[in-house]
Amino acid sequence: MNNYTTKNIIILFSVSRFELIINNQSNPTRQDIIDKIAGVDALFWYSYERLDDEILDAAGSRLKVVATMTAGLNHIDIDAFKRRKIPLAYTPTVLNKAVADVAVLLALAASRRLRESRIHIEKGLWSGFGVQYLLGTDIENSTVGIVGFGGIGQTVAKRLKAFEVARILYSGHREKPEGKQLGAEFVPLDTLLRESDFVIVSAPLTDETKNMFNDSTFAKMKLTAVFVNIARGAIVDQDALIRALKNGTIFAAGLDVMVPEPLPIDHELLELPNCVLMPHIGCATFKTVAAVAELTARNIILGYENKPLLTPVY
Ligand SMILES: O=C(O)[C@H](O)CO
Repeated sequence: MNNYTTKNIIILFSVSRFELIINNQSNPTRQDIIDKIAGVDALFWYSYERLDDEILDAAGSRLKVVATMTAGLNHIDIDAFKRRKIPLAYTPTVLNKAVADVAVLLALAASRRLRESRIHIEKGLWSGFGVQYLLGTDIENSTVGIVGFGGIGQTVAKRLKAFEVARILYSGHREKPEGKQLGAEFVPLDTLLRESDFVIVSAPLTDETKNMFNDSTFAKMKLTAVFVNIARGAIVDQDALIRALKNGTIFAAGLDVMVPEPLPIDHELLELPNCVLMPHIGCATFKTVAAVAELTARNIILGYENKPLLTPVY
C-alpha cells in the first residue's frame, strides 16, 4: 500500500480511535494473516487469500465486521458470513473508471503490437520505414464484444465511443437497460465471439465463468480478434489461450489478470510477442486506490458501530 493510501486509512481509523494492526508485507502468507488476527474487532482485507471459516475462526468471536478492498468477491465464502451474520463490505463502482481505462489500454496495446514493437527496438530489428511493418488492427469501425456488462463493462463501452467503434455487443445473463442507453446490443455469447474484433472480459469469476474461454471459445473468434481480460485469470483456460496466440487462432491478447498471480518469471505467457501483460493493476491509480481504501475504512467504522454499511455484499 502506498503512503497516500495508508495515511488515508489511518486518518479514518484514528477518528474512531481504533488500534491498527498493519500487515505491511506485500504478499503475506495465509499463516502470516492467521497469526496476526486473533481477537480483532474488524478485518480490512486486502489480499486474494480465501476469506472463509478458517480465517473467521482465527479472528475469533469479537469480529464484528469485515471489509474487502476489492470489487471481486471470488475469494470470499459469502455463505460463511451469512451463517455467522457478520457484515461484509466490498468496493464496487469506485474502481470502474480506472479498470475500464486499463481495458482500453490493453485493447490498444495488444492490437497495435506494443510488446513486439518494443522487442524490435531493443533487439535492433527496427530497420526503418516499411509499408508492411508491424501492422496492427484498427479499433475505429470495429465491433467490440464485452463479456459481463456490469459497472466496469458499461464504463468500457462509454470510453469506446471516443474511438468511433462501429458496434458494441455484450453478453451475460440478461439484457440490461443501460445497454440501450449506451447503444450496445445484447447477443448470445456465440454471436459475440463470432462477430467481435475485440473481446473484452469484465465478468465476475464464478463456477459458471471459470474456464469459459477455452479451445472451443477461442476457435469461434476471428483470426484477427484481440482478446482482453481485466476480470480474473481463471475465467480463461490459460493453456488454451497460449495455444490460440501461438497458432494464430486469434491475433493478440492483453491481460491484467492471469494464473497464477504473481506469474512466474519463466512462464510461457511472457514469451509470446503478441501478448501484453500487466500485473493485476487495473484499479491502481493514486486517486482510485485512495478512494477504495477510504470506502473500505468507512464501511469498517459503520459496521463496528452497528450502522448499515455503505456497500454491503449481502
Ligand atoms: O476485484 C478488484 O477490486 C480488482 O481486481 C482489484 O483488485
